[in-house]
Formats: sequence, structure tokens, C-alpha cells
Amino acid sequence: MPDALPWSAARDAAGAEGARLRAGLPVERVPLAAAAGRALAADLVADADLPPAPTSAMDGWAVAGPGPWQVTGAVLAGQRPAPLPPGTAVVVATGTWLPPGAEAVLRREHGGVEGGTLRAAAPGAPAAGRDVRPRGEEVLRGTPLVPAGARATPAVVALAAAAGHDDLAVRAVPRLALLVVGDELLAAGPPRDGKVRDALGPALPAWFRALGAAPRTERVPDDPDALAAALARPADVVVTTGATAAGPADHLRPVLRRLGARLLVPSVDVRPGHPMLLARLPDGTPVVGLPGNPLAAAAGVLTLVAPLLGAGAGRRCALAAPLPAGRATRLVPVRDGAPCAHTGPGMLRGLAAADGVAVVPPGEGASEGPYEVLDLPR
Ligand SMILES: Nc1nc2c(c(=O)[nH]1)N[C@H]1C(S)=C(S)[C@@H](COP(=O)(O)OP(=O)(O)OC[C@H]3O[C@@H](n4cnc5c(N)ncnc54)[C@H](O)[C@@H]3O)O[C@H]1N2
Ligand code: MOO
Repeated sequence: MPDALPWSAARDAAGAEGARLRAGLPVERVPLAAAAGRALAADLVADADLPPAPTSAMDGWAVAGPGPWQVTGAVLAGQRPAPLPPGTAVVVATGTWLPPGAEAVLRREHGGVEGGTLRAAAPGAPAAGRDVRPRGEEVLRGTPLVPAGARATPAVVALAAAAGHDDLAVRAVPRLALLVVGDELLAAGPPRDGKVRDALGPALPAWFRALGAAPRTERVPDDPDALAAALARPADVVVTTGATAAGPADHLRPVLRRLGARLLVPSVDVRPGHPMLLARLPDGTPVVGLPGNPLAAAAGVLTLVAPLLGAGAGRRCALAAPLPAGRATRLVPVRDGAPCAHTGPGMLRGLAAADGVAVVPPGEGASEGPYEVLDLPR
């Protein structure tokens, strides 16, 4: 294969292309509940201090000055409390704003009230500031929380809501054209007469949706003109399967050349999946070519499509036993920290059983790890 890039350089190139792709997508303001999964169009900045005022971290009493204290009432959730004079206490719940003058919270289980007088179980308790969340402990208004371009995960949406936002500026969902190439592919029934079932057409759209894209699927015959026409139809991203190698029916590379595409990643020094590629059409549309062998195609999703759509790196994990390294980076389906069986490039059994894919850097023998383990989009 021509000019193979090291695996991590290929992933970085796809990440950089993804940043360029997102920067060109239209911006829209959507209500928070519709923002999950979308790329932020601007930095998320806190609109409020969190907590917005000194807040009780426990159910109990807010106390002022040393005990014992006269209990003068209760502050209920959602109320703005009146000041608390020294020697008094009010009942508080977790999350209530503390009255001005309150110095600490005495937990319910650490005190008792008799005849309107509250006493702490331990002398001297509670220490000043005990079980009080100070104003701005987590965030001060104006603090940048999440950078533009990052994914608004459900946790980011929750943070945005807590920090006072009603809606968010996000990028349009990229329209992804999946072109499933190959005359030998069947859309139904068992493999027969030299043909195989298209295993990728039914599976890849779910992965792409999980990665934040809106896919449509088109089946394309092994014909250069049909492939060129399909590549030219409007989309924000194109992903093809098959036809990446140099066989008699592998038309992707010549067609990309004919269309004037720029090869950003001509191939990748990775097993399986080395014929994968990333190109840019003259109109700026990125094209990922996934190899036809199904496990190699999944390797291409993890190496090129996931970073292109803004997914982050994997987790560092120790594995039960060291994995043998090779001359190229190896992507190994693993489950519970051990390699899966049935992981030839044309196989799917191992991948279907896997809970992640371990990245084994090139080298001699085996390394102890820890390895980066990539999540398969779900
Ligand atoms: N002489 C060489 N031959 C091959 C090389 C090489 O370097 N020199 N590389 C091999 C590697 S590695 C891979 S990976 C494949 C890449 O093949 P293509 O991307 O050109 O894909 P096809 O030739 O179209 O198909 C390969 C294989 O995958 C099956 N396939 C294709 N699409 C699907 C699908 N949607 N669902 C299930 N299976 C699919 C296809 O039937 C073939 O069996 O090239 C090697 N050859
Ligand atoms: O890249 Mo291929 O997967 O080894 O058959």
C-alpha cells in the first residue's frame, strides 16, 4: 500500500479533518434537551456561580456561633433564608441556601433537640464550614467549562442546565453518505453462488449515529462511473466500504484520483485494515474508505471515522496477559482483558463478543501494557 501513515498519525489526521469539518457546519440554537450528542459551536461558559450561595451539604441544622443553639425555625428547599443570629439554629435540608451568619451545618445524626434547644453529640462540633458548600465551590460565573467543538454529552447538558443555560449553540448534525460497494453483496438470505451477505450496511449506520452523524446508505456496484456519481452526491462526510485495495474490481483509488481528491491518509500501518484511507474531495467533503473485510472495516471506523466525528481516545487498561506486538500497530478485539477468538480480518465473531479493541503498538515480542482500549460505538 502507498505511503502508509503510522496508526496514531492517521488518527490525528482524521481528528484534524474532523475539526475542519465541524467548523464548516451550520450553527443552530437548540433547547438543552435537544443538544445531547451535538458538537458545541461555542465554548460553554458558566452563567452562574455553582453553588450560587453557601449551601447545606447535609440534612440537619444550620448553626451560628458555639452551641447549644435555640432552634428558631426551618429553611425549606427553594426559600431565601433570613439572617441567623449567634446562638441560634434552623433546620435545613441538603441543598438549601444557608442563612447569612450560619457558620456550619450539624448533621441530623450528630445532634438532638430537647425543649427547643439543639445540642451536638460531640463537644465543639461542628467545626466552622463543616458540611457547607461555599458559593462558587464548583464553578464561578464566566468560567469556561467545555471548549467549542466538544460533544455535548448528556453530562455536559446537565452541567449547562445547572450553570444556567436554556439553550446551546451547536453544529448541524453532519449528513453522512455510506456507500456500500460490491457486486458480490447480498441484501438478504444466506451466502450463495459466490456471493456474501452485506454485513456492514446494516451495522455501520448505528455506529455512525452513535458517533453523532445522520447516515443514509446507498449500495453501489463495482463500477467506476457509478462510484464517481455516488461520491459526488451532496453529503457532509462520505464513508465507503470495499474497493480500497488494488484488485480487479477495486475502483476507489482511481476514482478519487479522477475526481481530483487529495489523499490525506493514503493507507495506515495497522493490522487489520491497512488499505483504509482518508481523502478530501475538491469541494472539501471528507471521504473515508473502509476496507471490505468486515473486521478491517471496524478497524477503519475506530481509526478514521471516530476521530473524524469527534470521538476521543480510548481508556488505558491493563490486560490479563501481554499481547504480541507486530511490525504494524495491531487492533485486537478483547473481552474482560483477554483477546477474543475468531479475529481474522474477514471475521466478525470475535468483534461481536468484544467489549473493546486493544491497541498494541508496533514492537518486538510483547509489552506488558497498559494498552489503550477503544470502545466500539454502541
Ligand atoms: N494483493 C493484495 N490483495 C489484498 C491486499 C493487498 O495488500 N494485496 N490487502 C488485503 C486486505 S488487508 C484487505 S482488508 C482487503 C481490502 O479489500 P477491499 O477494501 O478492496 O474490499 P473488497 O475487495 O471489496 O472486499 C474484500 C472482502 O470483504 C468482503 N466484503 C466487502 N464488502 C463487504 C460487506 N459490506 N459485508 C461483508 N463483506 C464484505 C468481500 O466480499 C471480500 O471478501 O484486500 C485484501 N487483498
Ligand atoms: O487490512 Mo486487511 O484486514 O488485513 O484483510
